[in-house]
Amino acid sequence: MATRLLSGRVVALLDRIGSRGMYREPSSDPSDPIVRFQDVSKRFGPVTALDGIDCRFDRGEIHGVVGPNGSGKTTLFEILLRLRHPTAGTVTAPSPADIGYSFQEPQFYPGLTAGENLSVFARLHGDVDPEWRRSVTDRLRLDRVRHQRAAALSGGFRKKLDVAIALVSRPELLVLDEPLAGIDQLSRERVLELIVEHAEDGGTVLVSSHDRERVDPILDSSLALYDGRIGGPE
Ligand SMILES: Nc1ncnc2c1ncn2[C@@H]1O[C@H](COP(=O)(O)OP(=O)(O)OP(=O)(O)O)[C@@H](O)[C@H]1O
Repeated sequence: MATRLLSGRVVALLDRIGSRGMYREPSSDPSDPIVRFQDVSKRFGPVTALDGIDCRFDRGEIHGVVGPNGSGKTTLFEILLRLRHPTAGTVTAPSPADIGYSFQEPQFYPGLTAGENLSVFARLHGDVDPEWRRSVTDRLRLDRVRHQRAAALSGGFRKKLDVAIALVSRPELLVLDEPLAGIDQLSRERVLELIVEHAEDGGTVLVSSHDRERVDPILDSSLALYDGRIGGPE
């Protein structure tokens, strides 16, 4: 997390210049949404990545964010994590410290082993239930690579380690951008099981995936993006 989050912060700071977007913390009322976008837009120079997005994500549910390549899913997640600043609009979201995430770029420390990475991230978030940690590592079969440096892991194991890091601290909000990309069939089923269990335990999940067949059955709601707007092609 640290390196990516830090360089992300620098990008977000630069991004802020000339941006009118604002952030708010969610209220403590459990019936209020944990995340809300109100008329949020994001422009990268001439490119409009998000255009007047209005949406809410309720607590304890699994929300899909779907859409073709380039529709704005990653940008929406990056704004949520304050890695990018909205050009306009208001975003209600918990502090990044309370969000577990796995994006397309891994967050782990490449020089540490898989086991060390899990311990470091678990410690960063305070008390981690050892049963849950064991359950996550067993099901993703991370035990067999715990002594390997993260940088030397195969693509599939890197992805699984990154997802495990996001899940291990049971964050109130979990944001997973393509968590099934590049992992084998059994591991895909295991990741989906873990997502469902996290939501059953009261956590909120936002997930994007091109593997609609597998992910759609576990979703409570779905936000479809197309060309930076809500909805499908005209
Ligand atoms: N840093 C950036 N600079 C310029 N344009 C960007 C930047 N990041 C994203 N974009 C543009 O914003 C739009 C939305 O991109 P985004 O990565 O959010 O889409 P996505 O739905 O996550 O796509 P994919 O399914 O391919 O991951 C695209 O047109 C993309 O080229």
